Amino acid sequence: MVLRGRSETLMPQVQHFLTRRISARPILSWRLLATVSGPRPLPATLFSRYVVEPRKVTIVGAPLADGQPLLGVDRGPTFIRKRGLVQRLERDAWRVEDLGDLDFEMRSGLGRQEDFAEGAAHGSTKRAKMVGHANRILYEVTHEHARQDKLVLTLGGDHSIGVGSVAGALKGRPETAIIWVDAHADINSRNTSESGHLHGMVLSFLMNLDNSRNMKGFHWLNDESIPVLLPTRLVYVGLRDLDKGEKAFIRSLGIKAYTMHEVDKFGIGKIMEMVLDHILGRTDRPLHLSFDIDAVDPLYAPSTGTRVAGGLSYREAYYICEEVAHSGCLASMDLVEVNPTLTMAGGDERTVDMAVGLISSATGNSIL
Ligand SMILES: NC(=[NH2+])NCCC[C@H](N)C(=O)O
Ligand SMILES: [Mn+2]
Ligand SMILES: [Mn+2]
Repeated sequence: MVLRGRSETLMPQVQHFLTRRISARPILSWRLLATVSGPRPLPATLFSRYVVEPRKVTIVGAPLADGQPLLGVDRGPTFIRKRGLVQRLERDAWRVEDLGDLDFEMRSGLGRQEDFAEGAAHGSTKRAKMVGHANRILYEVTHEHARQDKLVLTLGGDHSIGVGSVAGALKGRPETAIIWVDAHADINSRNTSESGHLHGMVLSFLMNLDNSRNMKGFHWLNDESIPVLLPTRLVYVGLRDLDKGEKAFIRSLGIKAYTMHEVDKFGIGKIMEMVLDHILGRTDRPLHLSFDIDAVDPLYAPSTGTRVAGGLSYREAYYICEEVAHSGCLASMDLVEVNPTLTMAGGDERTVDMAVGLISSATGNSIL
């Protein structure tokens, strides 16, 4: 972990060497090969080089709703399983180890109703103790399974569970880079958040912006063995609803962000080329895909708490996952913000099916 921080300042060749040694990947890189010999061939069954054979996927349910005000998102994992996630993964030759839902019990007496009833006091955060506690549990589980070279799949829950899942990924595989697919940037700090909802603040914890790691509930993040996420290791896709303070963070930190404007301008094919080039370049590193279902246009995924019009089309959403699979670098993934109880004209099934389909594509189920 110490090496990781330092390697940023070393010559690229040295950095590359260190990277290879730390993560012990095969010498021959498909990405490198592709730059010499054109596009890489696509195998019938795609797999990730960060998952040791026999390829195992660990599913962790993170039934947390406390990062935002609407109940129901905590039932996301149950609905996603019911629509056949495990069977789909097994069909695609994964050995599935489903840990079930984590028990975040600490609810009694915490008065969630009252906490959310009050107006959004600027500078205050809602339910930080509960969200911090749940994320610590999730972090420990995801780290343990990442360390064992398994694909780690976390089912939300609201997006605040990204604190634990990404912290676990970064500790287990310190070179990890993050693709954050979302209508929102989720990078508010306690100073910039206008809502106080923690699902809008995930990246500020991971990057320790405004000293977020010292917030109540999140002290466990102050552990040297959990790498602080570097701005260069994050790329956004699908953004279209940002708060003022979030724009300032993204600009000042120089975070690569492909908003819906760029998706329109370049097309999703070119966007994904740029995304993978930016975070992988000529090296390989473990990828964590954090997919907020609200990135998808509400036409296709209406059952989610913070809908924003003008999102990814059905195919654009799938294409992102297919390209992540083709990179051969997926090591962990979140699928979050599926709230099947927000029923609207058959919305439940469409949204949940989309979640299952996107996971299936990202984990290598190819069309042909
Ligand atoms: N994961 C999400 N759906 N986040 C929505 C965040 C909305 C808004 N930016 C906030 O901070 O409250
Ligand atoms: Mn989000
Ligand atoms: Mn969102």
